[in-house]
Amino acid sequence: MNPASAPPGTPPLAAQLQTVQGSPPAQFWALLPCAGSGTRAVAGVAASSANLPKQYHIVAGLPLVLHTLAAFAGVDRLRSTLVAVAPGDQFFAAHPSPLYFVAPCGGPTRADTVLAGLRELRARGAQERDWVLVHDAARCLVTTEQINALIDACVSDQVGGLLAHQLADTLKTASSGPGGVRVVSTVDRGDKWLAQTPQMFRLGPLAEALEKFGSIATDEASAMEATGQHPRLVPGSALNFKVTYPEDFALAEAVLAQRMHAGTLARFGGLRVSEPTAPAPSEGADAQRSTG
Ligand SMILES: Nc1ccn([C@@H]2O[C@H](COP(=O)(O)OP(=O)(O)OP(=O)(O)O)[C@@H](O)[C@H]2O)c(=O)n1
Ligand SMILES: C[C@](O)(CO)[C@H](O)COP(=O)(O)O
Repeated sequence: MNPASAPPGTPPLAAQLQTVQGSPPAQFWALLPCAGSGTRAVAGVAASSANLPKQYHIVAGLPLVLHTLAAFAGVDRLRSTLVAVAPGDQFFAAHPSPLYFVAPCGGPTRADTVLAGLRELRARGAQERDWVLVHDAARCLVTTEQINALIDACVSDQVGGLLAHQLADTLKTASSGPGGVRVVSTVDRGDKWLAQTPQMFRLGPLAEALEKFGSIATDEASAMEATGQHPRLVPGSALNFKVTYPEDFALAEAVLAQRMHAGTLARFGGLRVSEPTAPAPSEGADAQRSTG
């Protein structure tokens, strides 16, 4: 609730969010901003799908966003999942499911889409103290296990938090000039993390933060930070990348195809003795980076 519109005598938001004895426990909702146009992904994409937003491109046999939704469908604790699409977007008319609901509430920026999605959740009965997990539709490699790990890590947190990944490479600052783009300095990466999604916050504080700071926030956490909060960082995985550039589709396809193949093998009795038992290179490399 915006404090400016709160009736006189309303206790501060923090007090409203305390668990009142006898009140129902806070619920978990997922919100997928899915209203972008994917301009950076277009070059190199097959002509047949070039005019489709990237979240609807076919990856490993399915529209990309359906892989994302499949991961959320495995999270038992979710009350519901809202997909926020652009007004006039007809994609989900052909893909209805009881596992999610769709609202044409997309706005000009990601923050606008998320804020409008929070209003839709309120209309569906979400309370100010309920948790909302905001996740990019374009991060189709997130797993049910990672979503559950985020919830477990943040459910008792005062603020909430996000999946994030520690830098694996040396980090440079640069400047452009007559000699081209050149290094200015090497930055200590010890305290640097790449923000991923889901990002999990209470509905009331998140809506308030986005109303005030959405115009300068590139993710939910940065809006919360602008209000003076320090969201919890929960280790994610390099594989939870956002499909952004043309080459990202092939990488996503390879990972999803490998997971599907592993699932098929498991269903038919696991790996054959003649096959290698080491993890696939992509998963193995990632596991090493995550623990290194
Ligand atoms: N106005 C917007 C912009 C983005 N998104 C969503 O936010 C997520 C992350 O955004 P990004 O990767 O930047 O997607 P696009 O804006 O589609 O990509 P680009 O910036 O390359 O155009 C995506 O799932 C995208 O659909 C959204 O719901 N509403
Ligand atoms: C929300 C996000 O995915 C966290 O890394 C990211 O900030 C989105 O950025 P984009 O420029 O809108 O793709």
